[in-house]
Order: sequence, then C-alpha cells, then structure tokens
Amino acid sequence: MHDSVIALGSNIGDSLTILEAAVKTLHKVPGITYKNISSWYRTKAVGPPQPDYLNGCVNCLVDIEPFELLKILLETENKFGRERKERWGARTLDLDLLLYDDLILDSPTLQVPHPRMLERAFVMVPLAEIVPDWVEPISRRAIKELVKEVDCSGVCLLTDN
Ligand SMILES: Nc1ncnc2c1ncn2[C@@H]1O[C@H](COP(=O)(O)OP(=O)(O)OP(=O)(O)O)[C@@H](O)[C@H]1O
Ligand SMILES: Nc1nc2c(c(=O)[nH]1)N=C(CO)CN2
Repeated sequence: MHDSVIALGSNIGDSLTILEAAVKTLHKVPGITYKNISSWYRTKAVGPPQPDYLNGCVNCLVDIEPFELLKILLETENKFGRERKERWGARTLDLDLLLYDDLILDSPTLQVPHPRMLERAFVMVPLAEIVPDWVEPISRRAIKELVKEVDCSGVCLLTDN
C-alpha cells in the first residue's frame, strides 16, 4: 500500500456537487482507500481571468502504481466533462496527484510531487489541514512549515460544507 494525496478543483458548473461526486467516484475505485478528506475552500483563480474555484484534497492509501493512478484521475476528469482548452483555464474538474509516499518522479507525463504545489495556496491550505506532518521529499520540509511561506489571502474556508 502507498500513501498518496490527490488535489481536486472545479470552477465551472455546480462545483460543490461535482467535487463531492468526484470524491465518491474515486472512493469506489478498487485499490483506493480514503484516510482523510479536507474541507472545501473557495479560492481566487490563479492564471487567466476566470471564476473562483472550489479546492480540496484527499489523502488515500492506494494499491495502484503512479502512472495507473494518473490514468484513473484523467479518466475521472473526462467523465465529469473536462475539456482541455487553455493552460490553467477554467474547468469542471481538475485532479492532480500531489504526493505518493516519498517518491520523486520527473517524467514527461507525470511529475511527483506536483511541480507547482508549493507555490499554490489553493493546494497548500487543504493539504496542511489533512497531512501537516508529511515531509515534502524535495525540500525535505513538513507541509505545515511550507504552508507558512505562501500568501493564503485568496483562500477561504467554505462554511456550508
Ligand atoms: N502530478 C501530476 N498530476 C496530474 N497530472 C500531471 C502530474 N504531473 C504531470 N501531469 C500531466 O499534466 C497534464 C496536464 O494536466 P492539466 O491539463 O490538468 O494541467 P493544468 O491543470 O492546466 O496545469 P497544472 O499542471 O499547473 O495544474 C496531464 O495530462 C498529466 O500528464
Ligand atoms: N484557485 C485556483 N486556481 C487555479 C486552479 C485551482 O485549482 N484553483 N487550477 C488551475 C489549473 O491547474 C489554475 N488556477
């Protein structure tokens, strides 16, 4: 079994319903067992002008290798009507593999830890909520320390979770 964290985001459609359905869909995949799910956060969009996002993440035990897990995440995005248009553009569902044990992987189709996670408050805030003591393997620093270095002003807890 491998310990992993998957990030979820949505800013098109009924994002809360989409994210909760995506969490249920992943939960049903054989080989994925949930340990903890973060709260949902309303977050200012990073990238081109677009609506605010809802973001969160899940920590799970997986009996699935990283490339197979990526395939499952991409298939799940497609199932929820994800269309690939501009980079960092609006989307119904975005699923990213953030962390997978202490794996460091840099391949053309998969980088772990997710290469932009440390600079993204919309990732680091929910991540710090559920795995504060996880040591990010490149910096070798705990998530609860790394989150202090990002500007979290655009990230707001969704109160009606
Ligand atoms: N850790 C990862 N998790 C998810 N996708 C990844 C990861 N590393 C590399 N990728 C690759 O990124 C590709 C493009 O992903 P996507 O279209 O969601 O990018 P984006 O969300 O616009 O930008 P960003 O990657 O900065 O979040 C995927 O097809 C996948 O092959
Ligand atoms: N707040 C926020 N901004 C984003 C997000 C996201 O999930 N949340 N995802 C993006 C593409 O990966 C680009 N910008």
